[in-house]
Amino acid sequence: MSPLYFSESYPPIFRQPKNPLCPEPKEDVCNDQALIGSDTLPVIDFQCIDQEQLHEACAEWGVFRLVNHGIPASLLSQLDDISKKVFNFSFETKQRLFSSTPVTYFWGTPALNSNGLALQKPQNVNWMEGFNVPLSQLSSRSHAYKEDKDDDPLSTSLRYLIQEYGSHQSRLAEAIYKAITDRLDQGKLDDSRRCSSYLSLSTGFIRVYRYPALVQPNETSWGMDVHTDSSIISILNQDLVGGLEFYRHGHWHHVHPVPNTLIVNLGDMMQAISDDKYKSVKHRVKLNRYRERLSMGYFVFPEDDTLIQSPSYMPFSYSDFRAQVQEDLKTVGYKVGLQRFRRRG
Ligand SMILES: O=C(O)CCC(=O)C(=O)O
Ligand SMILES: [Fe+2]
Repeated sequence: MSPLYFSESYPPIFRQPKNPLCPEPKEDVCNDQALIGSDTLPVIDFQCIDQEQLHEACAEWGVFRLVNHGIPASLLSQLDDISKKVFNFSFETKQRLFSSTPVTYFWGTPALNSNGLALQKPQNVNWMEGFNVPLSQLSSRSHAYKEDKDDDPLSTSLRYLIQEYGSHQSRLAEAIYKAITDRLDQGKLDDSRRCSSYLSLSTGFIRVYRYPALVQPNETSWGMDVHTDSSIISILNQDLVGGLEFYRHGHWHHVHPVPNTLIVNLGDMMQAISDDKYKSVKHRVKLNRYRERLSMGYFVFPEDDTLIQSPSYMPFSYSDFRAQVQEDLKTVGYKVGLQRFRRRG
């Protein structure tokens, strides 16, 4: 019997026949109250950030929902539309689509090297593909990027939309980071350890992801396996399919898709900068049986060579951290993370 479903747009190992015994539900996911109802995540209003509420969200959860972020709904829906179209290009087309730009295409693992290329594939392939967009290299003034007149119009639109989206993300990250660190720095006399100086907007990058539907789910197949982000902060924008989960107090919490809201989570660098007051939160992405999922993440870091000085950690820079993660992925097979830099005793 020939497969009912076979998308050449996916990397070959993600292509599956549709299970005829398992028809797609008629209900649109976005109308499913079980999925879009409110969840227990703390909510922060970007237009009037309450520092105490923000502190509690960072200390207790390491993740919160951001409302009133000011990104135009029209930009978000155009991004959604164009990303879908670009992901629907054939796998082979996507592999060469952005070759004259700093944008890279990857799949199977979110672990990329500093050129945006996938590190060796993990034993368990993550069921996702994505584009990695280093924002500071996108501007036309950058030497790393020159306009290619043969560029595909859709991929060019996607790049421009991401550039605009990226400037909103920088605006949000800067304000959120300032609100977080103003409180952390209150009363600190030691200027060498002022938290507010660590964020470097020029390190920001965007990832656009597509997670295929998994017709026959099993316990080892994840859209993205459990991990913490290496960033200072990450800002996620998910569509209405759902699947993102955060770990807190021994339980996994599903993050309900709520239109026009963003999810902000703290990464490893924030944990180190705050000297463990705030935790880099574990999270993962589950696959949906019926629908593919799109999401977009923004990640921002300290400058590569800036030394992070925190009492619980040996002084280290983000480039030390990144090199250690890459080494551990090669030798141990997983990211050990901050433990590598913690002072003993
Ligand atoms: O797709 C998502 O919702 C999460 C992505 C993520 O956790 C990551 O890129 O680190
Ligand atoms: Fe993540």
